[in-house]
Amino acid sequence: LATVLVKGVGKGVLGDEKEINLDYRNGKYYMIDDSRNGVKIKTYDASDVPEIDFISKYFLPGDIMYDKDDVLDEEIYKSAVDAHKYAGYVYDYYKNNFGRNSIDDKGMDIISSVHYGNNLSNAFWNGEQMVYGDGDGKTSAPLTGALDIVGHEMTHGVTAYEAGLEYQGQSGALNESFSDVFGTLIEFEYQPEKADYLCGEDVWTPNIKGDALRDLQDPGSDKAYSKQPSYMKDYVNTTDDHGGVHINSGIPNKAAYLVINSIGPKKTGQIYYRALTTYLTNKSNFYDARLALLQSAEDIYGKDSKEYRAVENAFDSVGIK
Ligand SMILES: CCC(=O)Oc1c(C)cccc1C(=O)O
Ligand SMILES: [Ca+2]
Ligand SMILES: [Zn+2]
Repeated sequence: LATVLVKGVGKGVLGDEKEINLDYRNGKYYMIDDSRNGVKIKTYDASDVPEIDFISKYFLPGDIMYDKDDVLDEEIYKSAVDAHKYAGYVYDYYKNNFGRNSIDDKGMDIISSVHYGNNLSNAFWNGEQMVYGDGDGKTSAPLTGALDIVGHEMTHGVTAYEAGLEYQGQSGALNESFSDVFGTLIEFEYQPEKADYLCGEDVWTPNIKGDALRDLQDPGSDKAYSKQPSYMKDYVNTTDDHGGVHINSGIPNKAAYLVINSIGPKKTGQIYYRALTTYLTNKSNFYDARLALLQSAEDIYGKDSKEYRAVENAFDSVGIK
């Protein structure tokens, strides 16, 4: 059955209304959007799926999210509305800026599941789709309410199809950093009025203003839930968290902040996307990232350009040289 796209209205996690595409079929409005040259954005409800307790996971994707009418403003839809809408923004960002057709550049469906687990302040790419917890209302609100988090998760998918960047040690910290960087660049593109260098600020600790999961401008700042090093000399050798991938990402994150602050989000995106898709590989370390980003800046803007020097100065500043 062809999808019959109708326009609906949804209310997001922060109570904001937004237009959403729905597929109206046999008296139900399904959250499906194939308005992007056939790429289907599909959002599922993982709340009522059985737990496969021996691997402490839950069956995914769950049930396709639908409502009996075309106004999705009830509480249970808020996280789905944002997962859906923001996945569309992330698709558009990669298509408009780099001509990339979805996560795999081959037009794959974009699948998100919300209400995963029990009040999890967690989000992840599971190798095939994006998965979001509801948060517990204290540590976080439902995580899809932050566009930079949706951008972060979907970029894990892009990285998996491109550089690969093994999820441990320095390559893993780069994997994390590229997700934070593109999450932030996407926020600058689609939410310029409130864009910043914080990650997850829109949903992190709803009762505390101004804090976030991470801070690219000052990775060690008090605003950041996870205090991170900014300099290579402070690299943390640990076996936790796949070798500290969410800790040591502060170092390339700080470098990225310096680049964005110097040449702006659009040019930074071009350099970082070329590095991710042309030069980085699954075992690249921080120094390889310096070389990949310098080569990308040279390819696009030339060696004697302010863009090249911005990358060089940034990586010098954080001690990756
Ligand atoms: C900015 C998004 C983010 O970091 O999501 C995660 C959370 C909230 C917990 C654990 C892992 C991740 C991740 O995607 O790396
Ligand atoms: Ca942000
Ligand atoms: Zn991540």
